[in-house]
Amino acid sequence: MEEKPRESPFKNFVAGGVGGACLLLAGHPLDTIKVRLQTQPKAAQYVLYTGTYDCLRKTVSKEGILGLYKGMGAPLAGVAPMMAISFFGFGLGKQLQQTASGKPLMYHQIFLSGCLAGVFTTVIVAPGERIKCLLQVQSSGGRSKYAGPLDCAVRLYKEQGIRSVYKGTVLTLIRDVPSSGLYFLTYEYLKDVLTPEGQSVSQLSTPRILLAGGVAGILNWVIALPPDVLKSNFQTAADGKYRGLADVLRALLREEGPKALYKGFNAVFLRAFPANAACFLGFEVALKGLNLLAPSW
Ligand SMILES: CC(=O)O[C@H](CC(=O)[O-])C[N+](C)(C)C
Repeated sequence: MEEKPRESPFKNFVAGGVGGACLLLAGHPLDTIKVRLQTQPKAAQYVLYTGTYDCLRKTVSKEGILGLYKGMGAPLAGVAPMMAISFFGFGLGKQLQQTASGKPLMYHQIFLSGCLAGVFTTVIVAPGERIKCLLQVQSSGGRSKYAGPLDCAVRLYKEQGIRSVYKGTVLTLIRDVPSSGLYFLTYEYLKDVLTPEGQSVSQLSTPRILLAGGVAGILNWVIALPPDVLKSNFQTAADGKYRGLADVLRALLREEGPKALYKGFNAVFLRAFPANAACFLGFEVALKGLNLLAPSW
């Protein structure tokens, strides 16, 4: 393996924020399609959208491309900082394990750095997911309990304190620590493998960066989806319904069988490749720019 430049968690933070914005730009249209399909009226005689392609075609022809980007403001405020923190944690993990300057890290050290990123992001992801999931499930049925994200956060805090806001933190850690480890490990490993003999990883072409990032996104979700299903059920359940994670798992398996752990598969995997390919490309381009502007930082 070739010598790597010094890690800068700060540059990673800024470039990660850019990556997060790219992730959303590429992933939000598929999220819009997913939500429209999930929430279309269930009346038997008339089906508004017959599937993913039909929904995409009808949305673009009626509302233009911008129709696919509706409601992107709120996720942008959450996803860009989340990815900034994720790349910061990853950079910090690598810096902490770097013994000699320029010496490349072993793959298990890269995995551990990714795991650290998952610990860092949980601080904002756990409450963010609790609020997002509560708002998402309320929109599908009857009168709305919460007026919006802020109202939801304030009411959870007033009614039951900070513990309620952070309900689901352990499941968020179980979802994001190993999946972030695998995410960054896959990306770095594929970058190494895809770098032609005699060239540097930093010269990797755009299509190869997109491929490495897209595959990293897919593998991340292969292990993140089962705990994600448990987390969403736990975070949206009435208080006292489940005694803990094992209880949610038992109930889901009993009621729906093992396939319940891969609910939302199509939408998640359709989004994972393009969104994460764009994320890593945005990150790499921003990092190159920062290295040109401030090489010694
Ligand atoms: C589970 C999740 O949020 O995955 C992120 C990528 C995506 O598709 O949103 C990556 N990461 C876990 C590193 C934040």
